[in-house]
Amino acid sequence: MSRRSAAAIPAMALSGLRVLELAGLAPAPLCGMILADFGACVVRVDRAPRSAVAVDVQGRGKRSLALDLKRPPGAAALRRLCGGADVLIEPFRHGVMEKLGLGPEVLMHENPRLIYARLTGFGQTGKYAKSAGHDINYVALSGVLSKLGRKSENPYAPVNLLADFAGGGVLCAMGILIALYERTKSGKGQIIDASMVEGIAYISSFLWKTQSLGIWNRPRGENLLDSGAPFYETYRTSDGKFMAVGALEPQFYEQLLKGLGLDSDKLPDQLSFSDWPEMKKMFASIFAKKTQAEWCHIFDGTDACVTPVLSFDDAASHQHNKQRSSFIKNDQEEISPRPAPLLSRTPAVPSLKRDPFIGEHTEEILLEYGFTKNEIAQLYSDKIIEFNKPKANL
Ligand SMILES: C[C@H](CCC[C@@H](C)[C@H]1CC[C@H]2[C@@H]3[C@H](O)C[C@@H]4C[C@H](O)CC[C@]4(C)[C@H]3C[C@H](O)[C@]12C)C(=O)SCCNC(=O)CCNC(=O)[C@H](O)C(C)(C)COP(=O)(O)OP(=O)(O)OC[C@H]1O[C@@H](n2cnc3c(N)ncnc32)[C@H](O)[C@@H]1OP(=O)(O)O
Repeated sequence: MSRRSAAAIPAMALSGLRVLELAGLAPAPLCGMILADFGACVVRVDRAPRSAVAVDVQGRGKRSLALDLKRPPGAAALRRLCGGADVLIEPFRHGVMEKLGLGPEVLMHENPRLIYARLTGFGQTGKYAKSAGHDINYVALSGVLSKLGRKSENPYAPVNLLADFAGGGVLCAMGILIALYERTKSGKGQIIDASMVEGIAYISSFLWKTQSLGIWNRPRGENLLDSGAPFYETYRTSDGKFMAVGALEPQFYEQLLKGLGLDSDKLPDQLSFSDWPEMKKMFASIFAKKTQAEWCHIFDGTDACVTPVLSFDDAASHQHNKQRSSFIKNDQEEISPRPAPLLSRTPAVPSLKRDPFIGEHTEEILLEYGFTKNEIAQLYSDKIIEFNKPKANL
């Protein structure tokens, strides 16, 4: 039986959903993994001939079909696959699919119920639609990058979390689910133009909509939530670790001061901007006197909004996260976050198997989508598809 056939895990919310994900870098793989975690039958269409480097590290719960789309029988095979699929996720810059003869007008003509999700940096139209780019470029163009960074330093992109994943993979998955819901009423698919620039801009609606509230009037890195405030900051502890402080509201700020052994009557007002730099120095010198564990002992169980900054290892073994089973281990002993959010009746049941090898499931997928053994043999001898069976561990 396939690792994620509809019959295998009937309870999951997306079981029975057939998704084709054309292999891409980071955002589309997350999108596909989310759908797979919640039960969809996700096929990753990898390149044939196989490239030496596998780029998808988010292959959990997927199967892999290696197919050469550049040659007409390969493109024709994808057209057939799309005829039996609910969702196609494509991660190429605008024009690539059209050049392959696999644009939405072709595929949706053949399958009008298809949700055709196009996950790109700059979207399908506009001056940059055909330009290369990466997360940092998309965050920059959304306006958000200009807000990120410490005082007097250059803007700073927090890894590739914002555009690739929050504004890209996650929002694209949301678009797919919205389109699927709409399809239950109209019976029709639609094209999703998921631009990461717009995705991250949308995610940052709070930033846009709070511009007039006066909390962003100061330069980057000197405001309430961008590391300007002493009570919304990280501090180094005596053992070289860090604590995170998010004591915004006065009643929580009061508890922070109590934990630090400070008397609010002897301190400037919490919102006295001009005193923030000095307050930060004071907090920093106090935090530097104890270890992270000692600070946890003081603040755990209070409402001071003070938590340890955990390494990945420490996060996975932290008592709170363990109590909620927030991290899982696969059969390769690799630890990763459990799918979120938790659904009460039909939670995600993530696969605990290793990620698929490129081309590992080529034959079984083609059979499942209605190709005959003879057709598969022909595609194989023409080098349109590839097989990659894992070697038995003798
Ligand atoms: C910051 C991030 C990027 C993070 C990348 C990391 C995830 C990985 C980078 C390094 C990796 C590690 C490293 O390799 C070492 C290890 C290797 C090991 O195997 C695994 C572990 C590693 C540690 C490994 C781990 C990770 O993989 C890395 C750390 C981003 O910002 S990603 C977001 C990028 N932007 C987008 O996705 C937006 C939309 N896409 C684009 O704009 C373009 O695709 C892009 C990204 C600019 C690339 O442009 P490119 O010219 O290369 O492609 P396209 O124009 O889109 O065209 C695609 C062409 O490919 C042909 N094609 C596609 N499928 C097939 C097929 N099945 N058969 C045949 N041909 C195919 C298609 O026809 C196009 O051909 P043409 O160019 O001729 O039209």
